[in-house]
Amino acid sequence: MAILVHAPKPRVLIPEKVSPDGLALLKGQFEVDEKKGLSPEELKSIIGNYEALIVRSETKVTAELLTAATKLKVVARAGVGVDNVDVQSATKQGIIVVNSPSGNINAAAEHTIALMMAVSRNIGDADASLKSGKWERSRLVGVEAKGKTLAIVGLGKVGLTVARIANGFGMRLIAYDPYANPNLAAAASVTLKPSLLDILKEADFLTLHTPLIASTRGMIGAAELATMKSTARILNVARGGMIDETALLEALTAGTIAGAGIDVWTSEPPEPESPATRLIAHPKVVSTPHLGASTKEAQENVSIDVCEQVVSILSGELPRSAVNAPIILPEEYRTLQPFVTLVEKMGSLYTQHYSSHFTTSGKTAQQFRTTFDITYEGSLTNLNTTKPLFAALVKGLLTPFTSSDGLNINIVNAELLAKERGILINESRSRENIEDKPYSSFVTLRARASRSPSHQRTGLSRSNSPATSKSIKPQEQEDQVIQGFVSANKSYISRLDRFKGEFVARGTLLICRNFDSCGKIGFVGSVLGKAGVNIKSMSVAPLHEEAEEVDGDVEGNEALMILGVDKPVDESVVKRLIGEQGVLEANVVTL
Ligand SMILES: NC(=O)c1ccc[n+]([C@@H]2O[C@H](COP(=O)([O-])OP(=O)(O)OC[C@H]3O[C@@H](n4cnc5c(N)ncnc54)[C@H](O)[C@@H]3O)[C@@H](O)[C@H]2O)c1
Ligand SMILES: O=C(O)[C@H](O)COP(=O)(O)O
Repeated sequence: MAILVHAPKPRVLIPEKVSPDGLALLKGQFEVDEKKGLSPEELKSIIGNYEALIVRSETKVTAELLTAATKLKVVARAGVGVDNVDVQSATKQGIIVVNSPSGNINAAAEHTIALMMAVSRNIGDADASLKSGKWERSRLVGVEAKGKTLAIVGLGKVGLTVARIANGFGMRLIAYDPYANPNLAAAASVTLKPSLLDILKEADFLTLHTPLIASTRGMIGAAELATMKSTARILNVARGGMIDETALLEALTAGTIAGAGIDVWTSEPPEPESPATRLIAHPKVVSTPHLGASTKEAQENVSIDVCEQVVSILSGELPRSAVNAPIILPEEYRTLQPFVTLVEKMGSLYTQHYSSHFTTSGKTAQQFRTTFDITYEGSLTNLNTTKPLFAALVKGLLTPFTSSDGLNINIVNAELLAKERGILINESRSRENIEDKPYSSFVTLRARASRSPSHQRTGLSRSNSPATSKSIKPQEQEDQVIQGFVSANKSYISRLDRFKGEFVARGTLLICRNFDSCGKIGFVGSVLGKAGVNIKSMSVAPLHEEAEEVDGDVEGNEALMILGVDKPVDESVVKRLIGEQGVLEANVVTL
């Protein structure tokens, strides 16, 4: 009776309220646990069971939490700001951090406008007054937005959307953002100013729309507030921590600032008796509990956006908006994906094939070479980025060594890991015409040999082949070459070392180097058959033309035999092949 063992489904943890629209994409293919109200300790104690974590702004994804996240592949922020995620620690661990850069822009912008209108027309105060049975028309006279100056700090996605809406109110728009796109600013009728001070002194309304980063933390303090008009009103729908809450409280109380509309707080929820709590209680403040993104539409958008990315990452694909990995356009990603698979297999083949194999003189182990040249030819030369291919190569090279310690190698940490291990990878693109080739793009991986100056050879020589008894010192070894291509989404190897022939890079492969004469296949087949190993595919790779030219007849009698087998082949079986019937070398790789 056959027993089917299903691999456990990857697990996704959601410790905050995330819209079900995206979660529906996860359920079925993953085990989805929605666990709200976890303490940091409780979260740390269970995070090791999960491959994905989806958070909003409440969960603090700290370095300490990430050290316990041994299986985690992705932290998905269902929103924009990632200031609650230790992105640097995630990067070191190869954990991809994704967000939803545009899902809640409109919600945040509309909320800013709502606060601006509420502050300018005393909506909160008036509502409370009326609810308490009063009728205070003369105390609650407001100001209009029309004709006033709106000063925007941070003219990114939210800042620009606020500008466009405010333009419709007939406001004058100025902004400070050293990295703003001047064309977008001009198109939104915004005048960019060179410094923060320039906009502070002109502002009737000041609105903040930058991320919380070192340069924006505490950017509006007592000194900045002192430069503003006493009639100015301040809006913050970006992040707490950008405004000094104590300084704002003092300015409002002193009457040097007229009002504030605040959605975000230095500590959320604010600590009792803190400046934030006193701001909330202040009559000139309209406050909301971080509601900028809290619309049905925005929550649907961000949930779908990040859940789609979680699906991609857990399926081994690239996300579209990773915070700690290069952005790859979907159409570019489609071109890259099959080559990512190919290059990873080439790296893995390199490590498995060259690190050790059985020869007539026993098991030989070679030192891992650390300088690699990888060349992309054909349509791959048009790519904007080859980072995923670089990462795939590092993963392929290192995974056969490291899989046991669970090292997560990906586009996020590949460069760092390669550097740490002293692996140098030179990437190049060759625009040579490949019209004569049967495939549109291919990749060549060359592991560079260390050459002594006295041994500058131009061609290829045979390796330490027992067939010719030629003993070659390590510094005289030739480069090790693997070439591959993709056809119908399958990875093929077209050259391995001095041999040229096509085989599919998939499954367990027995690779034998042997004399190119009759009877080898029958012999190997019968040894494998006796060991209960079934041959599923077979390819033969004769010498590469250059190798033939260099070594002529001497090498003309060698070939590689690549057999796809249905199970791992025992060392004892591999040893039985060597030295018999002209089999010179053999090893087993799994791709
Ligand atoms: N309250 C909410 O619910 C809510 C919702 C959405 C976004 N946000 C916050 O709003 C922020 C902005 O969102 P976005 O989508 O517009 O981001 P964005 O990246 O599109 O824009 C941020 C802008 O800030 C500018 N900037 C960075 N440092 C600056 C500095 N020191 N001085 C001036 N400008 C600076 C950048 O150049 C950029 O143009 C987010 O980081 C997030 O923290 C809050
Ligand atoms: O950065 C964001 O996207 C907003 O601050 C929204 O945060 P939230 O998801 O906790 O509402």
